[in-house]
Amino acid sequence: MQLVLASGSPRRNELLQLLDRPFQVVRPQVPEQQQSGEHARDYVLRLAAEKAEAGAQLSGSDAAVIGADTVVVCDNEVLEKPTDEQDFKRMMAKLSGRAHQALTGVALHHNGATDRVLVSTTVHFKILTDDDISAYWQTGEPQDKAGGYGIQGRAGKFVTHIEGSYLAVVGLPLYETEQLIQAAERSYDER
Ligand SMILES: Cc1cn([C@H]2C[C@H](O)[C@@H](COP(=O)(O)OP(=O)(O)OP(=O)(O)O)O2)c(=O)[nH]c1=O
Repeated sequence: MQLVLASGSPRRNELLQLLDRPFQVVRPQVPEQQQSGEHARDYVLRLAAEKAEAGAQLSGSDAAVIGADTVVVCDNEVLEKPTDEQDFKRMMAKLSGRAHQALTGVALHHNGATDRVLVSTTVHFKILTDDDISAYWQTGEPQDKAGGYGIQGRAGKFVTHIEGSYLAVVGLPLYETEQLIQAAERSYDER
């Protein structure tokens, strides 16, 4: 079974390499816009599936195509990538000293269908000072990350503990991704 990663995320590329399966990469552009009344869980699963399906169109083969999406949710508000420093500071003020959820949806499009899995991880932040927040923006890490932080980078020192999957917070949970791939392999074998 040929495998394609539909993602421009360097984290997802590095993580998928750890499954030791060859894969190609395509970078579909899928608009990320939550619909009114759409639950955060439905939203990340929809985006993951849209990325996988757009990736399948780009790759033009009958390969199995992986798409994923990560958002941070706090007080029912979905936090995506910060649009600017002010937006980032608002996000950090919200996340400071409490818990939030990092949701990652993973989708695998194969044989004309799209399988999906959602992984929710609770992330606890220490109380952030104004200096923490200003210094973190200057590192350049927050700009391309959901919720404005990367647990794998300098925001690691903000995280007191997590409940769930560290790799899902970073962008691609490997256990669940491997399960999706193995199920797809079985369905190709049965054809
Ligand atoms: C919360 C968190 C997110 N992130 C990243 C993972 C994703 O790359 C990004 C969330 O944005 P996404 O829209 O999920 O992904 P992306 O635009 O980077 O890549 P693509 O859609 O092409 O697959 O935030 C971290 O790297 N560390 C973290 O701790």
